[in-house]
Amino acid sequence: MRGALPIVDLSADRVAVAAGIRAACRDSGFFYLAGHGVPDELLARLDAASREFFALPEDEKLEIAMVRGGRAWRGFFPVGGELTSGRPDLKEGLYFGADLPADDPRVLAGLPLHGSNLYPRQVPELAALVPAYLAALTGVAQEVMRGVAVSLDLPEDYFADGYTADPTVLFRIFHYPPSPAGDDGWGVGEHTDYGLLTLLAQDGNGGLQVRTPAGWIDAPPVPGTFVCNIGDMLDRLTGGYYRSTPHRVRNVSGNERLSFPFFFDPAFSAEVPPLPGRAREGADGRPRWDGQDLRVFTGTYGDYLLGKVGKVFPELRGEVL
Ligand SMILES: O=C(O)CCC(=O)C(=O)O
Ligand SMILES: [Fe+2]
Repeated sequence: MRGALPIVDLSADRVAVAAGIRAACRDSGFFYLAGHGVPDELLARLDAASREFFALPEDEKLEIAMVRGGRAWRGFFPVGGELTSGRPDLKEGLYFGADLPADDPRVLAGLPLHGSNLYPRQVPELAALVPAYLAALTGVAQEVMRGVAVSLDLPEDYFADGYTADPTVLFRIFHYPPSPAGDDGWGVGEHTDYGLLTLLAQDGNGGLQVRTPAGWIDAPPVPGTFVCNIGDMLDRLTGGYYRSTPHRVRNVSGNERLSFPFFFDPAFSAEVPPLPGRAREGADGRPRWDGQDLRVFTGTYGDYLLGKVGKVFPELRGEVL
């Protein structure tokens, strides 16, 4: 398997960016994003602090276990604690999101997935680096969504003025231990992402695989870029014209792999019906990888997300649902 995803340079002119996004989203739904302006140094510091955290003894990491985050769904989960498509993943991780104070009306109302982040006392830098990274990536994601809007012949601020005026932002830091030789398990099993857009930073170890129309290919790290892919909500908005594409991870590098997926999604309370004029555009009759028909779903993005969360963290279902 050879890496073959296209590169979109976000610093190019808007028309070129939109054309690159359109071509990539009509093909595999994945591309590398260059010219994004996020300093290497911020990522290097985040990587170093994250490695320091994951190297701690398990009982110290469990001081901020996700069960302590309750309905906010934040904190640490251990290896095997998350399921993808029903199977435990060979990874551990940290979950973060928009940091809301206890007196925020959404927190007071007990809205699931809303609340404050849990940071480890042992690595205090994370409490500064994570918010800085979320702010930087939110700006990048809004810019990519401008390109997506233009690529769909919409006004460039179509998303920024609507679905992503108050986006749902989730951020994870994953640590994948090396896969034991001959092991056929996955670091993350085959899945699509739930929302609009994912921006993934990965370290130098590789391991991400993408299911393109021509079969599975590797998406190896390309220095200075993020891997960008679209999620189920953009698939649904475009009636399948842009497809959210299955991907998975197996860390066969023999090293400790870190990745940093940032999810940029519609407002929690937004309903996400097909865009005008695009309801049937992509209806090419090809069944989706998991047999689900995204157009059938009714409800808000929050409802969709909570349905997914209940499946990946069954032991938290009582907390968040
Ligand atoms: O770790 C990776 O490279 C990908 C993670 C991923 O696909 C996800 O969190 O949705
Ligand atoms: Fe993913």
